[in-house]
Amino acid sequence: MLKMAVLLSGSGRTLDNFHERIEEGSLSASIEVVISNVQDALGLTKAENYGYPAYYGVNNEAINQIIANFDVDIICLAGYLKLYTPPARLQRAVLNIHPSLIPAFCGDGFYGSRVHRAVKAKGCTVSGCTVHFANEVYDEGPIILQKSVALDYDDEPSDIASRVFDAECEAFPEAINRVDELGIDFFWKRSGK
Ligand SMILES: Nc1nc2c(c(=O)[nH]1)N[C@@H](CN(C=O)c1ccc(C(=O)N[C@@H](CCC(=O)O)C(=O)O)cc1)CN2
Ligand SMILES: NCC(=O)N[C@@H]1O[C@H](COP(=O)([O-])[O-])[C@@H](O)[C@H]1O
Repeated sequence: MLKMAVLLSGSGRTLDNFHERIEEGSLSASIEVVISNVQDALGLTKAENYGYPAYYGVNNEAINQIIANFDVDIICLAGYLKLYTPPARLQRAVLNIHPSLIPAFCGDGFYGSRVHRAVKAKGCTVSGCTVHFANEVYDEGPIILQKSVALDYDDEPSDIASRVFDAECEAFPEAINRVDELGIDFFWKRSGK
């Protein structure tokens, strides 16, 4: 079982999913601390209501000072919207979920609804999500798991977002379980790093 720090910037729907999957026994992990770079993030309120230690960290340094007080194996970026630099001991232990099939529609400026608007504008008939390890730039670390979703011609960006988030709710817990089973190094080695 992996001990997790969860970082978020927004509504905490991904945190909700983690909590539900842990409670039902399908996610082999524990949430040790929840931290946001947004002081009034709804996700922090949700974390407090669930009973998790919940903190606001104004910047990367503050976030890592908080993490230093907790025994965690991995850090999960759950709708965290800034470039993150982890403490050295966790440099290869940061997981992120992106709402597209990397390498499409990712990188600087691609987050949230911006991703789904770009997918719609391109006329894609398939989208999906990617769970990957984070390196020092956005969306380029070793891929852990991807899930694709079929799109209808009349899907609006909000419909795409809904379909993709349903896939995310399966993908992120499954990816964490795979990391628990196979180990962090398995994924960095298969990516050649
Ligand atoms: N070291 C890493 N940090 C983060 C990664 C990563 O892969 N490596 N992923 C992001 C999450 N993300 C995509 O999955 C992502 C989030 C935000 C942005 C972005 O362009 N952000 C804007 C600021 C947005 C805001 O403050 O509202 C920006 O940097 O100008 C791109 C991709 C999390 N961190
Ligand atoms: N590029 C990063 C990105 O767009 N992340 C997206 O933020 C949402 C989670 O927010 P929430 O859990 O706070 O609702 C998720 O859809 C995730 O893909």
